[in-house]
Amino acid sequence: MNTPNKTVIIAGITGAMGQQAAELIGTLPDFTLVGGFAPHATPQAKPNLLITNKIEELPPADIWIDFTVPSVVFKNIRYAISHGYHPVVGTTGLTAQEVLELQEMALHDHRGGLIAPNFGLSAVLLMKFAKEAAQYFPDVEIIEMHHPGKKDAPSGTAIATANAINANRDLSSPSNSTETIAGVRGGQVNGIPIHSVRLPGYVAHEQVLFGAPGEALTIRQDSFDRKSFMAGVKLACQKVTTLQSLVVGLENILD
Ligand SMILES: NC(=O)C1=CN([C@@H]2O[C@H](COP(=O)(O)OP(=O)(O)OC[C@H]3O[C@@H](n4cnc5c(N)ncnc54)[C@H](OP(=O)(O)O)[C@@H]3O)[C@@H](O)[C@H]2O)C=CC1
Ligand SMILES: O=C(O)C1=N[C@H](C(=O)O)C[C@H](O)C1
Repeated sequence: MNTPNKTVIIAGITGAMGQQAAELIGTLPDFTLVGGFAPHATPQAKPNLLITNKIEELPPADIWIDFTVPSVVFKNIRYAISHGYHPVVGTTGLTAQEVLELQEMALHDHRGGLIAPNFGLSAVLLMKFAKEAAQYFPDVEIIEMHHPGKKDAPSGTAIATANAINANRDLSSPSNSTETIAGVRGGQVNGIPIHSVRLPGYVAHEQVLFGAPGEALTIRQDSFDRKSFMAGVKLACQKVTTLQSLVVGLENILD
């Protein structure tokens, strides 16, 4: 059976992830890249592909892939839903309230979509295992390590990990040590300290450290290359037009 061809646009097409996503779509026989947007893109008009720096010039398409910046992602996804695109959102930085608003809008407009804080399988599994471990190890801290060009801290994955852990743990016994240097104990999400490292040579990595009397458990994942996110982006593109709502988390569309 032939799968009908799906058209795709990419917001953030000039970026590190946008370029990987464009390369991916080019390799998929059932998908065609018809447009790309970025504010500093050099406009290009080919017979079936329009690259533009003006969002309103983007052609209609089935799927809107978003790898832009935290400050615009909410506005972009509102635009995508209201213009008939199914959003596949990798950009981090949406607040919980913004996610709810987008979900309501998607339901109202009968437009399925996916928001994935991390498209990498190693990160999705880390979050699953960390959630399970939290039941037995309520005391936990997260260290996330990224390339220095990352615009947001903490990472979307670290926030999602902390939320998943917190939903599955009983009372923790946090340390009450005094900070003699401000910030040295990290920032907190739901009482879970998160430490954000930004260093050259790193791509995207996370460690979850659980401690209990006399023992510790460490779960770690590493994305050494942005190609690690592409299997997840491909799966999202394959499924997004069949989704009935704006789903959060790649784990919710994995078979
Ligand atoms: N969910 C996941 O698995 C992953 C998510 N990410 C997230 O994806 C996002 C992009 O990451 P990455 O590709 O590394 O970042 P880059 O900085 O490499 O790319 C950012 C892109 O956003 C564009 N952009 C900048 N400002 C605007 C704006 N005002 N409106 C629209 N587009 C804009 C840039 O365009 P221009 O060049 O014209 O400035 C560029 O194309 C980040 O939020 C990151 O956290 C990253 C990796 C994996
Ligand atoms: O900016 C990145 O690079 C990444 N961003 C996402 C995040 O904030 O969690 C996913 C991954 O960590 C790479």
